[in-house]
Amino acid sequence: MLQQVNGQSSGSDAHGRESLREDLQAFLGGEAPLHQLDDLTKVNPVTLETVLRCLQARYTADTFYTRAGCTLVALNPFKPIPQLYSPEVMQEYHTAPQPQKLKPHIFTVGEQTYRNVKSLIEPVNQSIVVSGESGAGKTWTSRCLMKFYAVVAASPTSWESHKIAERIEQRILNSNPVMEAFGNACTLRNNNSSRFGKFIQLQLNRAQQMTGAAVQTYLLEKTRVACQASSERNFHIFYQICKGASADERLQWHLAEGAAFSWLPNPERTLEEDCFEVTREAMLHLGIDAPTQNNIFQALAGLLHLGNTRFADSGNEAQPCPLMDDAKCSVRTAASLLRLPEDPLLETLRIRTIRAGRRQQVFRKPCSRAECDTRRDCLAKLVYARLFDWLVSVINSSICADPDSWTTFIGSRGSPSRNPPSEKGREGPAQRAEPWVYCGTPGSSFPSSAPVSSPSTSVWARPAGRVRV
Ligand SMILES: Nc1ncnc2c1ncn2[C@@H]1O[C@H](COP(=O)(O)OP(=O)(O)OP(=O)(O)O)[C@@H](O)[C@H]1O
Repeated sequence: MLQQVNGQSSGSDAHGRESLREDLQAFLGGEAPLHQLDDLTKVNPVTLETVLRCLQARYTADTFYTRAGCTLVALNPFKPIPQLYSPEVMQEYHTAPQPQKLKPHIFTVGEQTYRNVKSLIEPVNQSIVVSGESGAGKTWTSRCLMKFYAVVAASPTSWESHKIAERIEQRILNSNPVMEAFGNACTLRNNNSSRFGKFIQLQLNRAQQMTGAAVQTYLLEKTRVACQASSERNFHIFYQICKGASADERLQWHLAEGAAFSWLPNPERTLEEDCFEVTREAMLHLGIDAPTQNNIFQALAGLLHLGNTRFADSGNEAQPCPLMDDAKCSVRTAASLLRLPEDPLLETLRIRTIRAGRRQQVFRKPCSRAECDTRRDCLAKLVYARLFDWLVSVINSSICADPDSWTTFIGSRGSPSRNPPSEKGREGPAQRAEPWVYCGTPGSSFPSSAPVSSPSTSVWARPAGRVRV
């Protein structure tokens, strides 16, 4: 037990530290090259320095996966490495008698999970948790897993089974541009940061072949619609409609070229994610036809105009807050684009209805200016969240299998990354409690207290209640 006496370390403390330092030097100066250590549980002594030095050595040697007991740690290489994910590598891990004896890889987790479903007499569902901070590579890792299962969870002899697995993979991949346009945004850490969590369920039949899939989303950062940190952006789709609309659509959606919207910060930045055509095309593939798309984009333009609605102080509690002069046109346009009557919309934003007493009498109380702003923001968040949920339901209707056709599933859960709350009104829940392993790419300096943040991803696979990999 370490003891601190009057600000001085006790003798046993000092001795402990000295011996730790010696162990540390012995380990770091040891004969075995650090990059060959493929399991962090073999690091001895386990300190932040030894773990990071080991990962750093592996990173320098272009080795991006490391085990940490039952968890796989994935470092983001920040460069394409196609040979690491080739069909040959997939086959190697799929056909290996003991994949855990091969080099650590995301396919080890994929294969072990798949074997867990197969090997049990009473099949047990498996889930893979992919966690890490923003930009660590969670989305990338989940995609790798999807591709892996599309290959291995299809019968090698049945052409039909192959086609089904391919079709599901294709549809999930097709849904990506839509999910990313509506659910991703440019943040300080990642130009294409997912601002929602996603659970993908791959549904398997008794022969462990993929028959369908389902997507569940959670924790969409809907506050971003109405409030963005400085130097960050709103969801991509808003920029896409403003930059990619045709002249006719601009007229119809009241999006004049160069128009300023307060919920559209940093529009001058052009990203490859701003491609409106790709989103439209992907929506068509999902069965969202052109008139429905038009309704969606019109509603989104309505939200942008709603964001320009500004209220002034009323000066009299009994009177609703007046609109600022330049906001009158905005609220009218917002109402028409959202297909809402203007007066009830204004009333909803400015007047609170309270029911009180035994007879549930109705009172109407004018809101303060701050309350009007909050109500406006809430309306926008609600509309956006409903739209997002609807898109997910459309995606599911095209990939879900008949409930009788599958018996088990492999789930992949990507935790949403959240920045700490930096501004008033911003949603900023920390990462949810997950099993974590933290590590970093070379050059990261970590705070001394856990959790340590770094561009790394950890992957857990677990069946019902037990860690398997
Ligand atoms: N294994 C990898 N190989 C090559 N590039 C990668 C790999 N993992 C991540 N990247 C790169 O890092 C970028 C960020 O990764 P990704 O979008 O998956 O992060 P994320 O953890 O999902 O971030 P967020 O939580 O912000 O959505 C990717 O666009 C890709 O360029």
